[in-house]
Amino acid sequence: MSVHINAKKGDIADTILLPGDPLRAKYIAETFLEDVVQYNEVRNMFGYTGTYKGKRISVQGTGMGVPSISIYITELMAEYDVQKLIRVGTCGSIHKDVKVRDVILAQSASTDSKMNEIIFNGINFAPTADFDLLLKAYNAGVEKGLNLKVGNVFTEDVFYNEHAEHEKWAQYGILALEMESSALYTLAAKFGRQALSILTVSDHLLTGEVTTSEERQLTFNDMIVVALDAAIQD
Ligand SMILES: O=P(O)(O)O[C@H]1O[C@H](CO)[C@@H](O)[C@H]1O
Ligand SMILES: O=c1cc[nH]c(=O)[nH]1
Repeated sequence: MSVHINAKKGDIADTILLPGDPLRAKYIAETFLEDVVQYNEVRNMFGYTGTYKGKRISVQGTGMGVPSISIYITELMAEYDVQKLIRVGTCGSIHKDVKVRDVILAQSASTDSKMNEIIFNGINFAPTADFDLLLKAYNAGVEKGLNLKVGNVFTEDVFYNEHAEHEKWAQYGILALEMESSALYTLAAKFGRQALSILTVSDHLLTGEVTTSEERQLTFNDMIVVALDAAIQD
């Protein structure tokens, strides 16, 4: 048992999917996994273990933002020896070439989070996805005929931020905004583990377009299947 996860050692698989929303964790477990056991309900941050195509996989809600995901993934890596971590999240596009419902593989994650300044004492660390996982996810998406976008995303600390410079960030190639990937990549690097963020564009900050709940459900399924198929490849 760790401080925020009420599971025994061995209850959690060495590969895990990480949605921000604990109800997305429940949906993934109930829809895509077999022989599911719920291992965590502390703070309603649900965690489940089951099998996908015969391989053991877990799925754990992380909450919103860098502090919350940092707590969960640190405990997952330090206390439960999790090796492969794949975030399955939503994001807002700031780029004209990235449309609502597109699926992004976050190759890297820029950030305004203070976390890396604290860890690296002012040095600009570059939080980066694991190439092997990125390639596996990319190939899984291509096999499904998906037009995946691959690039730099921005992990923001402030969801409602009227000071954000979206135009400049897009000019420098940032595709979309979300709130956890830089922490995932930094902490996975610290522990020597593999990590990748896969994100579905739920809204567009340039056009004001948003998705309906039904559309989000269908698009999430693309992202989830790409994540699961990448996760089970040796
Ligand atoms: O849908 P999730 O995975 O929570 O991801 C995005 O949604 C939340 C904001 O609404 C933030 O956590 C952001 O990163
Ligand atoms: O963090 C997020 C998630 C979705 N849309 C946004 O604009 N930001």
